[in-house]
Amino acid sequence: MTSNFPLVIAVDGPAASGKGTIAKALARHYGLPFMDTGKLYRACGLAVRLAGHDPYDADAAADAARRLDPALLDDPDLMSSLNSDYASIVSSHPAVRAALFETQRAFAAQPGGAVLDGRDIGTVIAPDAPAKLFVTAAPHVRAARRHAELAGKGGSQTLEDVLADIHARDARDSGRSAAPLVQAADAALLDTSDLGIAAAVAAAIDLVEKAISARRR
Ligand SMILES: Nc1ncnc2c1ncn2[C@@H]1O[C@H](COP(=O)(O)OP(=O)(O)OP(=O)(O)O)[C@@H](O)[C@H]1O
Ligand SMILES: Nc1ccn([C@@H]2O[C@H](COP(=O)(O)O)[C@@H](O)[C@H]2O)c(=O)n1
Repeated sequence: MTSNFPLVIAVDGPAASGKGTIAKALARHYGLPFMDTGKLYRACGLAVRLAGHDPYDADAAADAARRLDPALLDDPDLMSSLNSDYASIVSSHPAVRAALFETQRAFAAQPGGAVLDGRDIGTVIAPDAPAKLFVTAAPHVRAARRHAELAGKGGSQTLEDVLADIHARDARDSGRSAAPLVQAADAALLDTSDLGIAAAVAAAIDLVEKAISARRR
């Protein structure tokens, strides 16, 4: 179904829940631009690491966020476990979030709409988005998927290590005071624990269609 309003789709959820896979598929399906907002925080974490700063140093992290080098968004180390940790630590600083806010907000405000995935899209970046999904899956399922992904890229982390990383990141993302990971009151919950990618994407399209219909009424 096409919408007669800008179709902004907010996709949030915990680490490795499959929200990026779903958000990209939604962007393809609806012909919309897509932003993986986690990459901004990952690039900030990487900049802090490369400069040898402590990720808990809010001033250094905010400075890195304000001068973010776009080349870092394509760095091969962006998605490593170590960098995931840095990203989740720097993202807890309110000044870092403030520095990255406008880029995300402007992307969401494009005339034809957009799809963004992250932790606070439906709550902070695009609170008026007509379609919001909160994608989740059981921690052991998320860990198994991420472990397979990392192993496919030559990684040597054990499944237990990946699960511990995911638990640590979830706790930090949900427990911080600045824009914590939380399901927006008007977001549809999509648990993909028992769904393969094709089924999860089909379920997501179904939920977006329902949201479009509801907005038209
Ligand atoms: N429904 C699914 N069934 C099986 N594998 C899946 C499913 N959804 C995603 N995956 C796989 O799980 C891994 C994590 O998915 P994805 O990168 O989309 O998660 P994410 O929530 O965006 O992660 P992150 O928070 O780290 O950015 C990928 O390897 C992806 O191919
Ligand atoms: N909107 C967002 C997106 C991400 N984060 C933080 O960045 C980390 C990495 O994000 P991924 O989506 O690539 O996993 C994540 O753990 C969050 O700490 C965020 O705070 N807000």
